[in-house]
Amino acid sequence: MAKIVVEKSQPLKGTVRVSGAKNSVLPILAATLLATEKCVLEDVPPLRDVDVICEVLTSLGADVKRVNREQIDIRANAIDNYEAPYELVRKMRASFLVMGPLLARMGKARISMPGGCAIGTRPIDLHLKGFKALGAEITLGHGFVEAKADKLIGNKIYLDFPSVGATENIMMAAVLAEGQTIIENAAEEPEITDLANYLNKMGAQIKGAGTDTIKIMGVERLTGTTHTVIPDRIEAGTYMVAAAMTGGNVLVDNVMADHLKPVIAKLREIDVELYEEGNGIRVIGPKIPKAVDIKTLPYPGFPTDMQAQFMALLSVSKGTSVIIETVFENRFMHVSELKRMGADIKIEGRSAIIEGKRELTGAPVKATDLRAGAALILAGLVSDGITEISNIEHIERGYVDIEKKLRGLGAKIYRTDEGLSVE
Ligand SMILES: CC(=O)N[C@H]1[C@@H](OP(=O)(O)OP(=O)(O)OC[C@H]2O[C@@H](n3ccc(=O)[nH]c3=O)[C@H](O)[C@@H]2O)O[C@H](CO)[C@@H](O)[C@@H]1O
Ligand SMILES: C=C(OP(=O)(O)O)C(=O)O
Repeated sequence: MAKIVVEKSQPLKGTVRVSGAKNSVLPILAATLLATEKCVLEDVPPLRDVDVICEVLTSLGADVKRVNREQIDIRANAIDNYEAPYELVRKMRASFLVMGPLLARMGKARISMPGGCAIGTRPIDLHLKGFKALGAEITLGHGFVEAKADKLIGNKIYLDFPSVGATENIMMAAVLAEGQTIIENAAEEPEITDLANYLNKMGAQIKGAGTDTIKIMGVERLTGTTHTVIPDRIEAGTYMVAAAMTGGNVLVDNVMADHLKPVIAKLREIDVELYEEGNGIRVIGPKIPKAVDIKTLPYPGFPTDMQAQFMALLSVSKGTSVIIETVFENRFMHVSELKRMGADIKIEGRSAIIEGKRELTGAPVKATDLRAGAALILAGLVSDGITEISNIEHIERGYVDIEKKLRGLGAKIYRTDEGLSVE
């Protein structure tokens, strides 16, 4: 398996374009199962996770056509299967998002139960609670979840935690239910709003997406539509941190600044200069970044998906920082890898205490999950010597051409299967 090799780099300079959001396109691709006509999706990031959800759609009987690198056309008129097998769900938990649309469209769904992963146990109880409230009968057994309903009927659903996936899955089940569904304590992430906008273009009647109360009035049927996926705020945030850490001057282009408020606020506290410029944000890194404290929270709080990248940044900032992870119970796997690079980090329960250092040292390390992998690349950019990252399949799940995009900014980075070297 290929590795990513990073060498200490000069301050990054230039422009990097952010791709469409992974966490938007996955539920939106699942939602195409709700229409019988052609759906056209644009600015689809060419990622491993997108390939997996497309495989799931194909296995259900949908016709999935990659028109070009960033456009996919889907026709789900002939879906004839309601089962998502273990081989696909284990590759990507988000495959479970086809349960809501299948239940709405076919009245049944049988999906392999997604397991936990490197960041936590990640139960699906809230998804199931929502489906039950809409009248589905749920059976668990042999590693599968089966849901059946002759008819889904709208209801009021309070989520104990504003789960992104549960909000999306329930919203997709409710669009074709009879009457009104109200989701309370709903997740407010921009990807929820993007999904709701897409569903509304298909003819759904959803109000309140982006707030903690979403109201869905069921409709008879949905039609095909064309949609451009929103830019990936986490990919954008990752390049912003790269610019900040290297003391660079980078225009991160194709960004919705509103979606990045907590990230921008923290970067400013760290002494990073940020200016909106056209559709992008210019990021100018400080000589020496400052320590800050961070607590991850559901949107609009600081995103857990940026926690590892900020940990890399704070490892080379002046002073002591504390990061509290409240969203996932086990999202500190990158700590031991960063420590192998010389970072001074202690974990106490859900907190990590980081004593900033002037420099880290390159080392062979492994990506334990997607954002952990991104954090190691960032650390490699400011580490003395060479950092060799293995298990990069995690990074490929969520970053389009990360080595090429960083190289475009002057970073010394390559993949071992590219036939390149850092010089
Ligand atoms: C594909 C996708 O969009 N992934 C994102 C989505 O994941 P995902 O949708 O899986 O995350 P959730 O918001 O559902 O999970 C947040 C917390 O709620 C818990 N929980 C969730 C569902 C449930 O039924 N029961 C339960 O207890 C989880 O274990 C976790 O501790 O939101 C996360 C939180 O912003 C992000 O880190 C992921 O990048
Ligand atoms: C945790 C993430 O994704 P997923 O929910 O797909 O595992 C992520 O994007 O950082």
